[in-house]
Amino acid sequence: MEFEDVARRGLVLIGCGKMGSAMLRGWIDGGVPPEAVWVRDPSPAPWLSEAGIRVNAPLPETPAVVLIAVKPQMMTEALPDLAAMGGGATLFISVAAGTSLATFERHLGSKAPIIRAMPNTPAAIGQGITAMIGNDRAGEGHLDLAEKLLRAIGEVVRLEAEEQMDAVTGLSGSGPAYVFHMIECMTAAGVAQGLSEELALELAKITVAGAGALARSAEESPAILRENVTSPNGTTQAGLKQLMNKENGLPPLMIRTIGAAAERSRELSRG
Ligand SMILES: NC(=O)C1=CN([C@@H]2O[C@H](COP(=O)(O)OP(=O)(O)OC[C@H]3O[C@@H](n4cnc5c(N)ncnc54)[C@H](OP(=O)(O)O)[C@@H]3O)[C@@H](O)[C@H]2O)C=CC1
Ligand SMILES: O=C(O)[C@@H]1CCC=N1
Repeated sequence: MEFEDVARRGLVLIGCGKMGSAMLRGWIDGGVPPEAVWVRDPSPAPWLSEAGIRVNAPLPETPAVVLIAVKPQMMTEALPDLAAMGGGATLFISVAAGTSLATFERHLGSKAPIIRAMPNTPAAIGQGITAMIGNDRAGEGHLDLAEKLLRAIGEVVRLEAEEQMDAVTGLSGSGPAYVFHMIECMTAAGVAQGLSEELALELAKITVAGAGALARSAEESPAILRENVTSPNGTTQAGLKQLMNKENGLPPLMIRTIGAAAERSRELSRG
C-alpha cells in the first residue's frame, strides 16, 4: 500500500464540498482506508459516515496530512484551531484559490510544511490536473507524498514559483467551466441551425470529449490536429474564420477570460 503513514497517522479533510469530496473519493479508491480519514464540514454528505469515515469527530493530534478545501473566504474561520498541528510533523495541503503560502504560515506557524495545490473538477473521474508548490519547510519527501496523493485524482505538475499559481488557477483550475460553457454554446448554435436540443447536446458533448482525448493522446500538436479537420475552402475553414478572428474571435476572448480569472486569484491573495 502506497499510503502506510497516512493510514497509520490519519488524514484530515477540512471542507468536504465539491473539490474535497472528489479528492477523498480518489484516495479511498486509491487505497487510503476510510477509518484513517477525519472530515470536518458543517454539512457533511451521508456517504462519508456510511463509508466509515469519522465526521466532525475530535481530530488526531498529529495526522500525517491535513487537506484544506474550504472557500478562501472561510479560511480565517477554518484555520485557527489547526495551529496546534503546525509543529512540523503534519503536512498541510491547501487547494484554495488565492490563499498564499504566507497566509498559511501566519496561521500555522513557520515550522509547518505547507503545499499549495490547484486541482480541477475532472478530479471526480480521476482525470484532473493539479499544479503544486511547497513552502521552504516542504522537503522532497513532503512533495513526493503530496504528489502521490494528488496522482489519485489525475496528473500532477510542480511549479517553480508561487506567482505561477494565479495563471494556473485561471487556466486549468477554472478551465473546466470554460469548456462546459463551450459545450453549452455549441449546443445552442446547433439548435439555432435546426437540431433538437437533445441531439445538439449529444453532438457537442461527444465532440468536445473526443477532441480532448485526441489532443491528449496524439503526437501531433493541437494546431496540426485542427489543420487535419480543415479542408481547403470547406466547412471548417468557414467556421474557423469566425472563431479565430484576432479582433473579435476566441483568441482575444480567451486572453480576457483567463486574464480575469488570474487577476481575481491575485485579488483574493491580497485579501
Ligand atoms: N470547485 C472547483 O472547481 C475548484 C475549487 N478549488 C478550491 O477548493 C476549495 C473548495 O471549493 P469547492 O469544493 O468548490 O467549494 P464547496 O463550497 O463545494 O466546498 C467547501 C466546503 O467547506 C465547508 N466549510 C465551510 N466552512 C467550513 C469550516 N469552517 N470548516 C470546515 N468546512 C467548512 C462548506 O460547507 P457549507 O457549504 O455548509 O458552507 C463546504 O462543504 C476552494 O478554496 C476553491 O478555491 C480549487 C480548484 C478547483
Ligand atoms: O472559482 C473558483 O474560485 C475556484 C478556483 C478554481 C476553480 N474554482
